[in-house]
Amino acid sequence: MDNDFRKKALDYHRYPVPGKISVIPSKPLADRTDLSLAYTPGVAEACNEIKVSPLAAYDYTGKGNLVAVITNGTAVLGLGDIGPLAGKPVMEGKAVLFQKFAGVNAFDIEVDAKDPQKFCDVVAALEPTFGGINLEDIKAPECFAIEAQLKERMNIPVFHDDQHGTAIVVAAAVLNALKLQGKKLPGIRLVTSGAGAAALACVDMLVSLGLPVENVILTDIHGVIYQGREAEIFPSLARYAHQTAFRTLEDAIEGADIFLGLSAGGVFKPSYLARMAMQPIILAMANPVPEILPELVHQNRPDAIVGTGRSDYPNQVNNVLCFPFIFRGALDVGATEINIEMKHAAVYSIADLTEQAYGDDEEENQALEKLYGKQVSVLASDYILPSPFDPRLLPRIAAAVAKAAMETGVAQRPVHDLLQYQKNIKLSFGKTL
Ligand SMILES: NC(=O)C1=CN([C@@H]2O[C@H](COP(=O)(O)OP(=O)(O)OC[C@H]3O[C@@H](n4cnc5c(N)ncnc54)[C@H](OP(=O)(O)O)[C@@H]3O)[C@@H](O)[C@H]2O)C=CC1
Ligand SMILES: CC(=O)C(=O)O
Ligand SMILES: [Mg+2]
Repeated sequence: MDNDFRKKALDYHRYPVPGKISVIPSKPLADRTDLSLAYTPGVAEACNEIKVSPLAAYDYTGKGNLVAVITNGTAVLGLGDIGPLAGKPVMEGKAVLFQKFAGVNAFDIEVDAKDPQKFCDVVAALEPTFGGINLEDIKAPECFAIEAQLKERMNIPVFHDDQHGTAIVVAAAVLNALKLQGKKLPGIRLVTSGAGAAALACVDMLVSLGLPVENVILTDIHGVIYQGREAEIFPSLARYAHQTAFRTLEDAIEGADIFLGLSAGGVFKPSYLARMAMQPIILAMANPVPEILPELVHQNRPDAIVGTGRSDYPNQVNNVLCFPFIFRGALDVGATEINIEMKHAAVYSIADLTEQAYGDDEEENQALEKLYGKQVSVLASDYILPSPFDPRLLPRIAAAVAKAAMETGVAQRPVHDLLQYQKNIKLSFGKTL
């Protein structure tokens, strides 16, 4: 990164106050009357209600709109195991995005606990505080056992963003890019760089949508994951360990239709591009430096569609398109979990947005024009996903997710009129987007 940009980024974090988030009150606290309501003696009334009926916490506290962004700092972006303190800027950033894009309050919590059991004990003990848990930047394979244990122990949604948020957005991007390239999931070959939290969840999601397991080749730092490999293959990867002669990413990429990069910057060499099938799709999502830069793809393969995780290129394939919105829907119906039906609902509502013309909501149309220009954007090689600033994301994903939660019986506080719910979201949040 050049020095100018580095300085800008550091100044952004440092001034006018250090960090990116603060806590503000949601009620007036102007005089002794307010103080006697907010604090003692009035607060005791709220405590007594909750003691009698724990669900009343959703009426008398901010629990129902509060998510924890929690990490142990073992896989922070593509920076690796930099520890919980160095990971704090990312967690603060995720918390800001929850608030900015979906009005969800979020606290960043950095836990000094590499041991999965110690980490789980800390997180599980936080259940009284939060309406949901967003696990972030915890490395594989520990992240799988951590998420499974916390889901078992907690009665609020537990969602490992790097797995599921990424998988939802990647699935939407892949479905749209395949349409443009004239291909279908059951007939394509996909190769990854990375076989960790994000990569595994992405291929699992694509398999759940119709990609044959045998058409997937995973690679990690040791090369291809194949049956009988000496280097460790953790159990969740076993179904992708095929009998194959491929040993390196360079071998495996031969004839592949899709490359998914969820590993480290620069690992996909420009010379690999010529080996891919016609009309390839390259999603190079390592952060902050992608596996290959879009300009190198465009120079070598004009028939390719390319996306990265970054905000400074078109086709941003990043979990920011999912986590604020999926939590909005889950929290609003008091979902006890985020299940596969809710995830699929999010995939389709993100994917469908790029095919929708402007509607009859004038305010929304104006926001879209400002974002995309006069012409309504329709699916194109540089527009396979909506912008994170698209005001349609929140009402549409949240309503689709809430509906799926209700249909699958995990909503403790169902919404009776989904259309009205969507309108209310627009009214409450539309103006802030
Ligand atoms: N765009 C987006 O929305 C998202 C992007 N990401 C990015 O994906 C990457 C991985 O994140 P995550 O899955 O959470 O992390 P994990 O630590 O769980 O997995 C990292 C994987 O990448 C592999 N890897 C690391 N370095 C190399 C390398 N030089 N060559 C090949 N493989 C390598 C690791 O192999 P091994 O285990 O053998 O070391 C492992 O399989 C990060 O760069 C992250 O920023 C993640 C989530 C969302
Ligand atoms: C985007 C994100 O969550 C990551 O790179 O880890
Ligand atoms: Mg992450």
